[in-house]
This record gives sequence, C-alpha cells and structure tokens, in this order.
Amino acid sequence: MIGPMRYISTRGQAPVRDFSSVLLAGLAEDGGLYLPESWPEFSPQQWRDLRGLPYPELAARVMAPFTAGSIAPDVLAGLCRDAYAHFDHAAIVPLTQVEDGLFVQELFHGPTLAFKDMAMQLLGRLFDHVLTQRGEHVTIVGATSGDTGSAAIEACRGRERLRVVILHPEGRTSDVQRRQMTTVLEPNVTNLAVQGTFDDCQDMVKAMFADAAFRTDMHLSAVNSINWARIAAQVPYYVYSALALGAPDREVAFAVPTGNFGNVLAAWVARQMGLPVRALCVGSNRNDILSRFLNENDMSIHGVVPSLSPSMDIQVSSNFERLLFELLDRDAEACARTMTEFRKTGRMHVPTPVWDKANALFHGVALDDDATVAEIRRLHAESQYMADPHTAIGIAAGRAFRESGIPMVAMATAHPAKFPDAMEKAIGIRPALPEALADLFDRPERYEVVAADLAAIEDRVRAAVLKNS
Ligand SMILES: Cc1ncc(COP(=O)(O)O)c(C=O)c1O
Ligand SMILES: N[C@@H](CCOP(=O)(O)O)C(=O)O
Repeated sequence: MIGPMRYISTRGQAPVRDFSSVLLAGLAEDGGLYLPESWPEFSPQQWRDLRGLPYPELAARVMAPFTAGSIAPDVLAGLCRDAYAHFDHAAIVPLTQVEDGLFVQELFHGPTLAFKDMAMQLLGRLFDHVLTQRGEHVTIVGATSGDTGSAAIEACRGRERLRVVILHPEGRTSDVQRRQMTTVLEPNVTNLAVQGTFDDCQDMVKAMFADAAFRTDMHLSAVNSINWARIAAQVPYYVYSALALGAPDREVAFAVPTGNFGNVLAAWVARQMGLPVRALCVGSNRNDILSRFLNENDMSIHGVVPSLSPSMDIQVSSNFERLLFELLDRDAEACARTMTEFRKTGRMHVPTPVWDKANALFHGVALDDDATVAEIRRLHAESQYMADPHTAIGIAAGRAFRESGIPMVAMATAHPAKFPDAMEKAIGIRPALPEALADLFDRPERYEVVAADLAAIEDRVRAAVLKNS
C-alpha cells in the first residue's frame, strides 16, 4: 500500500498539492516548479519484478507512487494501456544496439513521431479523467520549439474539457513540425506563430501564469515539462531500457539530447528512485548553455541561434530549476534567489561544491551543425542507423563518455522524417513520412502570427476560450 504523494514548489511559497491538482496547476503560483515532497524508492527486488512486463504495465507501476492518493492504480493502468495502444512498434520503446556498448532507445513511435508522445498521450487521458471527475474545463497554454506543440495538439484535439493554445516561434521549426500543428483544425485548437524565439514563447507562457487574475479566469494549465506529470510519464522508459540491459544488477548510463532539460531530468528521477544510473550525458547544439554550465560553471544566456536541431534551440532550460533545488539541498529560498538573479542578469554561477555535485553525474557535450551532420553521416555509414539531428547529438554525447562494462543508452527523440532537409544535407536521403502523415503537405493550415507581446497573446487566448465556451 503506497501513501498519498504530496508535491512542493521549488520556490517554497505555493500550496502543497496532490498529483491531480499539480496536473491541473501546471506551474506553481510562486513561479516555481512542483516536485515530490520525497522521492519514492524501489528495492532491487521491486525493480527485478518489473522485468519483462509489457511497457504500459511497467509504466503504470513505475508511475504509481507519483499518482498515489489521486489516481487509483487500476485506473492508471487502464490509461497507460490506452495511451500506448496506437504506437507503431510492439515494444513501444524499442532498444537497438548501434556499437559496442552503445544502444539507442527509440521514443518516436507515437502519432507525432517524437518522444513527446510518450508523456502527452497519457497526459491527454489524465486531464480528461481528472476534469470529468471534477466537472471542470481547462485552457492549456504551451510553448514549443517544434515537437511539444504537435504532441499536445494530437493528445488534446477534440477533447471537450480542454482548449489548447500553442505558441511556436515563427519560422523556427521544420515545415513538417509546423504543419503537424497548424493542419489540425478542431475548434479547441489554436496555433499562434510568435515573432521571436522559443525562449520568448516560454516566457509568454510563464507570464500568463504569473498574471493571477488571467490565470484564474482562463483556468490555465500547462503541458510543457514545467508540469510535473510530463516528467513522471517520461521516467518509465529509462527503467525499461535499464532493466533490459541488466539493472538493477548492473549500472547503466544514459545520453539525452537536451533543450528544456525535461527528458534528462526524468532519467535523474529514475536514479533518485534507486535505478543504478552511473552517468547522464547531456547533448546540446550550438545553443550550448547547459554544456557550458557543466563544463565551466557558466550558465550565461547568449541568445538563441537557429540550428539543424530546432527543438533544442533553447537557452533557458526550465527544468534545470528542479535539479538546482536538489543541488541546493532543497533550500527553496536559495533556489528562488538564484533563479530570480539568473533571469535578471542572464547569468548563473553556482558555488563550487554545488557545481561539483552536478558534475559527479552529468556530462555536457555540444555539437555545432557541421558536427551534427558528420555524426548523422557516420552513423548511417558505419551502423546503418538513420538518426535525426537531435538523436545524433545524443548519440555523440554518449559515445564521448562511454565506459567499459557500462551500457550507454542514447535516447532517439524524433523520427528522421521530421527533419528531411537536415537528413538530405547529411546523407542525401529525404526520409518519407509514415502513411498517416503522407498528405501532410496537402492539408490546409490555420494559424495566426502575433508579436511576442503579453497583452496581444492574452487577447488571443481569451478569444480561444470564448470560441469554445
Ligand atoms: C526531438 C527532440 N529532442 C530533444 C529535445 C530536448 O528535450 P528536453 O526539452 O526534454 O531537454 C526536444 C524538445 O524538447 C525534442 O523535441
Ligand atoms: N523541445 C521542446 C521544447 C519544449 O519542451 P518541453 O519538454 O518543456 O515541452 C519542443 O519541441 O517543443
């Protein structure tokens, strides 16, 4: 019997909540991010008992401590079965070996061809379940650099209790990514192309949450990884691959192409739960703030530059705050102070003992576009593996820190067909979209271009709510 899980904010000034309330709240009222009051731990035998389970069942068992007190275990198991029923691979998250000691775990077998479906397909169903129980509606506002948006739209389209407004940076996603969002014409879906970067979109979302009256009136909720439920739903695939490679009786390491720090944070959560994780390798593109932090203790914002891996064109990685809170021994005041200072000055430099703690586990590697192209080419030639630009960066990061006897699992976060221009540049092949998306470029699009201006964006959200009331 598991006790109810309670959630606290990284900034210490928001109400303590249960899982369902955290799901609906998204961001904490003090601007912080929710995380569990204490970390649930699995014993080695409890890990072993999960070996060989079908993915949906494993996911429900791994997530159960996080939803305890809010969602009954059999309900969660049913939602997980439903969420992963239409993935196009029997294993859901298949594992492939590409080199000696180096494995790739494919997380892109869901409907929008990116790892975001792993959490979002479940979140759509969790929202429906909790909102139906409470007789409520919410307005989801989300920021995307390309993949979160389409996964959220796909998971929420047509759901009666949800309206979804997605902000993407105009002209900074791939055409496939944009069309996956803008060709969905259900009335509960609104797409805004913001004249700015992903960081501007994310700042607009956070500013809407900080506008207390607007937040309450619009019943705002979030599907970005600022929402704890997103992180919780990303933990199980790390468990799945670790168990397949010998955990808990053998250590494993993970390599994760990183932008908003949500995916790699989920791996860190698995470690907090007792999974033997030796190392976490963070791959960045030329927007290399995270690898600069890990290598030089320099988290200074340089401005976002477009790259061949647009989903990682990010400088302010929201989820780093959850790690920082832990690195600061859960001192919420210090965490709030550090984050406020970071946003004011654009720089963060943490005390050396804190930085050392991060470095004991995390390693950072940055690849520019030329190195990314070279890595895609190398993988294709030497391992006959077709990696999209994000995945290639993760694999390169993993190779840089591979240790003998410790399997390194690199996360394949998107299908190469989402980035045909980059793939053509690297290997001369434009990977075809799967059948379900074959006519994507013939479908009509609907979106509005807006300035990165809070009042203008709040107006569009109000209009979307009115349309769907
Ligand atoms: C394909 C792809 N890879 C990697 C990332 C980075 O993941 P995270 O933001 O969780 O660090 C993203 C965006 O989030 C993505 O869409
Ligand atoms: N790369 C993401 C950016 C948002 O990340 P999230 O995990 O916080 O939703 C995207 O593709 O939109």
